[in-house]
Amino acid sequence: MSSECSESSARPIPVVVLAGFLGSGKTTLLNHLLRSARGTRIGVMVNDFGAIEIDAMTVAGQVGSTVSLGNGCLCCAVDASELDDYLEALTRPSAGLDVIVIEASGLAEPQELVRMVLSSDNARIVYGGLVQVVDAAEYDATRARHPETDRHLAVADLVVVNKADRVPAAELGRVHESVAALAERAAVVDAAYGRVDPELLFERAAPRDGAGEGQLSFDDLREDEHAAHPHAGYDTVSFAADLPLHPRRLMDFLDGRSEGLYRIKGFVDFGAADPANRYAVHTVGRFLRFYPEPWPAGEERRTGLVLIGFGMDAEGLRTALDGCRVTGPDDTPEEHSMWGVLRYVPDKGDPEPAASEAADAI
Ligand SMILES: Nc1nc2c(ncn2[C@@H]2O[C@H](COP(=O)(O)OP(=O)(O)OP(=O)(O)O)[C@@H](O)[C@H]2O)c(=O)[nH]1
Repeated sequence: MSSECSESSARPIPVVVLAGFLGSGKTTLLNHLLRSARGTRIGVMVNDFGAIEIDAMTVAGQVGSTVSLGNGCLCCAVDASELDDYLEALTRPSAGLDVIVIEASGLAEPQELVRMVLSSDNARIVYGGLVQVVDAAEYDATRARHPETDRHLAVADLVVVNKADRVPAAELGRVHESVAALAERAAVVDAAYGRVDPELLFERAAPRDGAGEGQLSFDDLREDEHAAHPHAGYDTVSFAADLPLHPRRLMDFLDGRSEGLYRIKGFVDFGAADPANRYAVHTVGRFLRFYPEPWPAGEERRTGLVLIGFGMDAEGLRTALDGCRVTGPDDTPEEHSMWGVLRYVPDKGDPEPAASEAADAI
């Protein structure tokens, strides 16, 4: 097994909650994710999986997994009270999943599901954000009939304004603006038939051993929807630094991260503040976690981050991150400077120490 593989299996599995009003296009989006997964193994939980294309799941390599659920398939019909049991089954190392998506039924309160994920005592998961799907054509009618829609949007991390094909451009723009105003810090992206870039929801898995050796997978042969809908409207900024980052200044940067900065992923070198470990960092919307892990033997000590967002000021972000670097011996982090970072490190026995805090914010 390559070090990449063993590393990724040790990393917590993001659990993404997918919500939206009845008929807004959640299942369509999920099918799109499954189809364009390209080797990323997605576990799915839905209340009713009748509408999921089992064919797409087979293509994505989901069916026939070693996880044994009642229905023999990773896609499971869940009752909220069973959530923990299913998470337990889906996160067994033998399942080899990279991400889990829970589709809330159209009537469910997404906050409830998010709370349940955050308060789960499953040490192998990390909350991966709340994605809310909106039907652009039914937006006004849905809000009028269901005032709670506004509340649901306010707690989302990513809002997909779906059915863009069903409304004129000007109308789509109006809905987008209205959603963006209600959705506070969420990233808002327009889509038709749920075709969003999967990278917005989760990181694609690194190729596994034995994968991609000569033979094209069924996935590869499918229409490349990813290429057909390139990165609609969002930007990616990469940042690398050979000098360690100052923990307090990085926390200031993260605390003040702008609304459009939707995801950050990568590794941080805190230098003398913790010479033994590198810190995997993971943000989605307002959610932030650090995962310290020993530096792999022989690996160069450096920071590498990828920032994904909408309407970001790339130069401004790079400058701000440059400013987080430790500049020399006179700039040694003070004794307690790691405390701010350690607040976001899950405990081994209690995977989400800040869960109640995060849930309160929802
Ligand atoms: N025109 C158009 N139709 C869409 C789009 N996305 C989904 N649909 C259709 O809208 C209907 C509802 O889509 P679903 O994906 O089942 O919606 P859902 O949110 O999962 O529905 P529930 O499970 O009932 O809450 C289906 O007939 C889809 O084919 C889109 O972007 N444009």
